[in-house]
Amino acid sequence: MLNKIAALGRSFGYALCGIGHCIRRERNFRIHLVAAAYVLALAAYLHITGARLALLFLTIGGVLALELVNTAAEALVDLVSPQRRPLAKIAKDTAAGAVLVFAASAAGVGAVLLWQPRALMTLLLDTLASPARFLALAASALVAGWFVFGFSRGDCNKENL
Ligand SMILES: Nc1ncnc2c1ncn2[C@@H]1O[C@H](COP(=O)(O)OP(=O)(O)OP(=O)(O)O)[C@@H](O)[C@H]1O
Repeated sequence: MLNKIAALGRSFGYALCGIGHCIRRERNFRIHLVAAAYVLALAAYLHITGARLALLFLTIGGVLALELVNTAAEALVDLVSPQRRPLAKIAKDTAAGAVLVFAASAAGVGAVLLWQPRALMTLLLDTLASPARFLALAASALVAGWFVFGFSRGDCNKENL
């Protein structure tokens, strides 16, 4: 029984390691994370709840999960075909295309769920009118930019790369 629990814990650990790899090494994954953070902050500001919030979570999870699968496909292609081959190109390009299609539809879902022109205009005007809010937003944009473009760390599977 304890062995099985330990094996379950290990399998979660491997999954987290895969997610950690994407955070450290995949810029596009970090872009999706930052977009998700801003979308969720906006959803909180707009008091989005219930089924609409659930749909938002599902959509964000779908994009991130697909990006993980895309990274897995890229790693497999690099493993089996280090040389440039037409089939390898098809595999990489179609996997990337799948992420693009889902991300575009996720943007559409987000726009529909968060489209509240009056509240958004109030947020914009309040932010422009309040130096503290404006500075907080600018600081968050700087941190987001550093996270997306400057954040790159070692890997828990370093010996395999
Ligand atoms: N082994 C290969 N054979 C043929 N074309 C390839 C191969 N590897 C990459 N390519 C082409 O080069 C493009 C970029 O591939 P690359 O491996 O540099 O980046 P990526 O891993 O697909 O994307 P990113 O690292 O930005 O997430 C691919 O989409 C594909 O069109």
